[in-house]
Formats: sequence, C-alpha cells, structure tokens
Amino acid sequence: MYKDKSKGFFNNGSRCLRYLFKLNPRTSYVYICIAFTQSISWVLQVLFMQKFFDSATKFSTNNINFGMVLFSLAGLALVYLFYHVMDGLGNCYEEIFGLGIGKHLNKMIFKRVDALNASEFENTSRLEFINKSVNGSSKLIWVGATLLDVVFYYTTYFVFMGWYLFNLKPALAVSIVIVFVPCVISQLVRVSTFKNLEEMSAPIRREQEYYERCLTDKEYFKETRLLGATSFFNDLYTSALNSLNRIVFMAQLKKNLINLVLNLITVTGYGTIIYMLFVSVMNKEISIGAFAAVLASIDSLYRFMNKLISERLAWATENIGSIENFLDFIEEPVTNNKIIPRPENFNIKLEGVSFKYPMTSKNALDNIDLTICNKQTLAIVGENGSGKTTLCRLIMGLYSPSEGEVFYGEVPAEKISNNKTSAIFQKYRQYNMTLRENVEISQTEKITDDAELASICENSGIHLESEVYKDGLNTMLGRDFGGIDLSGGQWQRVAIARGLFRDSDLIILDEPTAAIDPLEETRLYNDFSKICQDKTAIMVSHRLGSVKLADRIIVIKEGKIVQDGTHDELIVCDGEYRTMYESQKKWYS
Ligand SMILES: Nc1ncnc2c1ncn2[C@@H]1O[C@H](COP(=O)(O)OP(=O)(O)OP(=O)(O)O)[C@@H](O)[C@H]1O
Repeated sequence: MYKDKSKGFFNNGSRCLRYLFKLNPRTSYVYICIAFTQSISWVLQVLFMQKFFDSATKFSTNNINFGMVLFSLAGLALVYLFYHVMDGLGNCYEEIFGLGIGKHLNKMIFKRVDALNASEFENTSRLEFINKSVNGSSKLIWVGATLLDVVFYYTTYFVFMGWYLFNLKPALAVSIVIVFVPCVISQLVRVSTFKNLEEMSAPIRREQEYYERCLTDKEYFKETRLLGATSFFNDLYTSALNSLNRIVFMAQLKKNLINLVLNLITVTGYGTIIYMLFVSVMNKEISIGAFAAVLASIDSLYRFMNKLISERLAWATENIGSIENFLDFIEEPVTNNKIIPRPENFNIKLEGVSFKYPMTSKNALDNIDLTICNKQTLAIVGENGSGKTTLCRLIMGLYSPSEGEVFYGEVPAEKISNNKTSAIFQKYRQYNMTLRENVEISQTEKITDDAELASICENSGIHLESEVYKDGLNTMLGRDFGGIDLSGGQWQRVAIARGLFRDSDLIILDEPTAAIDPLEETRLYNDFSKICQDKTAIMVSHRLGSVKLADRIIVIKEGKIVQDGTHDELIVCDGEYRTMYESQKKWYS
C-alpha cells in the first residue's frame, strides 16, 4: 500500500552507505581502513609464502645461504602475526562500528516515531510498515558493513589474486572463475528455494507462534488453563509445527542435493588447477614457491568467495527490502509538527467534526459541533462504542478529524503543542519501576518534593501507609524486577496519580476508574472535581452517579451528541440520560 516499486539493490545500497557516512563519518572511515588493511594482510601472506618456498628451494640447490632462508621465514611469520592482529582488530571494531552507528540510528528512529500522528497506529497496513521499518534500522548497519567489505576487503583481495595468478600464468586466472561460478549458482538456488520456503511457511509460523503464546504467554496462560484448553492448543501447535518441519525438510533436501553437485564441480575445478600448476612447475614456467603459494591460496580463495556470496551478499539481498522500508520511513515528510505555542486561556471548539477510522466504512463520530468553555468540567456519557474515546482523542489533537476542525481558541488543535494536556486512559501502562518513577514519568523535568508526591498519591486513592507500599514512594512495582504486583484497581490509581502529577490546563479522564469499586469511584470523582477546578476537565464514565457533579454532561449515541446539559436539566427530560440513570440508580441507593 505504501510502496509500489522497490528502488533496487544498488540504489538502496548507496542510500544505506550515505546514511553510514552521514551518521558517523569517523567510525565509517576507520572501518574502511581496517577492512583494506585486513585484505592487504592476506595478500602479503601469499607473497611471503612464495618468497619463503623459493628461498628454501634455492638453499637446497646451494644458491643462497641458510641466513636468507631464516630471513624469509621471519618475514612470513611477521606477516602471519600482522594478519592475526588485523583479524582481531577487525572483529573488535565491527562491534564498535555497530554501536557507534546504532546509537545515532536509534535517536533517528525514536524522533521519527515520536512525530507520527496517533491515528497512523490505527491503520493495520501502516502499522505493519512502521514495524518493518523499525526492524530495518539495525540491519542498515550490517548491510552497510557488507557493502564496505565488498569494496575494500573482498575486491582488493580478488583483484590482487587475479593479477598474481595472471602474471604467473594467464590460464591460472581462470581458477577465480572456477570458484566463482559454483558459488553464484548455489546462491541463486538458495535464494529461490528459501524465498518459496518463506512464502509457504510464514503463515504457518505465525499460527504456530500464536498457539505457543496461548500456551505460555503471561497474558494468556491463566485463561487457557482455566478453560482446560491446554491440550487443544497443544494439538494445534504440534500440527502447525509438523507442517512447518515438512516444508523446511524438503527445502533443505533440495538445497543440499544441489550443493553436493556443485561441490563436485568445484573439486573437479580444484583438480584441474592443481594439474595446471603441476605441469607449469614441471616445465619450469613457475617456481616451486609460486606453486606452493597458489596451492595454499586456492582454498582461501574458495572460502572467501563462498563467504562473500553465500553469506554476506545473500544476507544483504534478503534484508535490503527492510532497509528500504526504514529509509523511506525516515525520509517521509513529517506532517504533524506541533509548532504553535499553546494559548493561555482558551475555549475548545469542534466545528462539524466527523472521524472515520482507517479501513472502516462508517464514521465513528458524525458532524459534531461543540464548544467546551475554559475551565469547564465536561462529562461525556453514552453506551459502548458510541464514540466517547474517539471524541477525547480528537479533542487532544491526537487524531485529525476526517471532516471539520477542532480549535484551541483560534488555532487547530493538531498544530498546538500538547505539553500541557494530561490524560488518563482506560488502557494505561503498568511500568515495572518504583511508585515514584511510575508517577513522575508524566513530567520527568518537574521538580517536586515527597510531600507533594504523597498528596497526589492520596488524592488518587494510593494509601502510602498501607502494608502494600512497604518502601513508600520507593516501592518497586511489577514482577519483572522483583517488585510487588498490584491489583487492577491499584494499578489504575497509580495511573491516575501519574495523570494528576503532570502540570496541565486540560485534563482528560477517559474511564480511568473502570477497575475501581463504585463507592471509591464516586469519592475519586468528587476529588477530581476539586483538583480540576482551575483547568478544563473532560471526564468519560459509564457510571452516571460519578459524573453528575460535572458542570455539563453530553450524551453520545452512534457518533452524535444527542443530549447536552447539566445533570439536573437532563434528569427531567425524557431521553437517553434519564433512561441510563434510572437503570443505574439502584447501585447508588
Ligand atoms: N482502532 C479502531 N479501528 C476501527 N474502528 C474503531 C477503532 N477504535 C474504535 N473504533 C470504532 O469506533 C467507534 C467508537 O469507538 P470508541 O472507542 O470511541 O467508543 P467508546 O464510546 O469510547 O466505547 P467504550 O465505552 O466501549 O469505551 C466504535 O464503533 C468502534 O468500533
């Protein structure tokens, strides 16, 4: 949906390299120097090996003295040492290179994700694209490293070996082709086999992973056990696993049979090269040293080629697509720049606002006209799915209306910074951190003291003196790092404290008390009304007893406002509000 045509391997490869040099030029240049020097250390090994064998041969025919042999042996040893030092340095620098670029990439991706419009997360294909792009960020480093290696490491080595063999005997340069052809064929087979494998196995693997989650995931396993569905999921899991294994086995069999044939071709090629070398040395066309050096390097030549084509380039080809996603994502123009400062006192005005979720056909909100006065407390009520949460998100500027406009004063809400909006949602996060951190996270730069924090906790229904919070504000919450686990209602109070902690002129409470018992909820809403006196407050609740103190109540039905007034006004009208209130009255009497 977001990508009609791939930009191709070379185009994406050069984009990838541009980013490496842009993000951390020094690390990239050092990487190139090390790769080039590593390649030279291989080249030197071939030259010094020939030198050593030649001097040993000459010594045996009394043409040079033993000192010269020792000298060339020492040269060879030094070159080996140099090679191992460079190899170690190369391995170590690979890590540094990854970390050096990775930290900049992370910053870049966090910044880009932060600039996304919240409604983009509601579109499945957009969400899939974002996920793939985020995954592509780490791959960019290693595909970039592979491309640098191809140019500065592998090419240097192959060019030298081609030149060296050609100088010895032009026909020997053919050996490069002999090792190259089977590698390429094997790679082509591998790519097509594994592409098919991926296409066939991806849906089965997703199924299998899902059944595994149903059996083992923290969020599923209790209900799975309670339902007695363990063996049901076990059977589904095993059947998916068997299907997957069958497909993988057939693909592996095909790949290995083809590899076997190609290896036979390579062995035949080796035999030919050795025969050519033997004939050349017998005819005195090449020296014994050159014979030994070529013989020793043929194997490394094959390993080099195999690693380059079957591992490095194969991996790069497989992953270039996700890198393209990542780069496209990073380079997209950012549309939701909240650049206009927030006005001091403002009314919130919705003019003809409609909103439709991506990939749906019906408006979730339909032609809403509403003005919320500065410092007013507005309650939104209505049955499930009527549009309350959607309305809150539009008011906050998290979503842009499909039609109409939301204004803060005279300015569209989506253009205004929401640094002074606080929101407590029905689906809140449970952070595995201390109680203090869980609360302060809503405004980390705010300087506060324990007394203020304790009072916010108290207003949110967190009783610090209770047994639960043994270390007071420093009590670790959540099981992941050895903290205590709280009940749903207790976690909800922590989320409320988080929302109240943030300095705000607009606070939105979207059913933050659903897990709290009705009596406690009524108490909390009374407290909210006091706390929210100097700010605009929007509250959503299904329990009408809790919101009747609000300055104004609107009733939403099927995306439209059907009633608007105070509790006293609405209760005397024959309408939705009274019907809902009457049906709940028994809870409060
Ligand atoms: N992410 C989404 N994608 C598509 N449709 C959605 C999405 N979220 C909500 N909707 C639809 O929009 C409509 C309004 O949903 P909304 O969550 O605003 O209702 P609500 O009044 O807050 O419901 P509840 O009281 O159950 O929380 C519903 O019909 C719902 O199915």
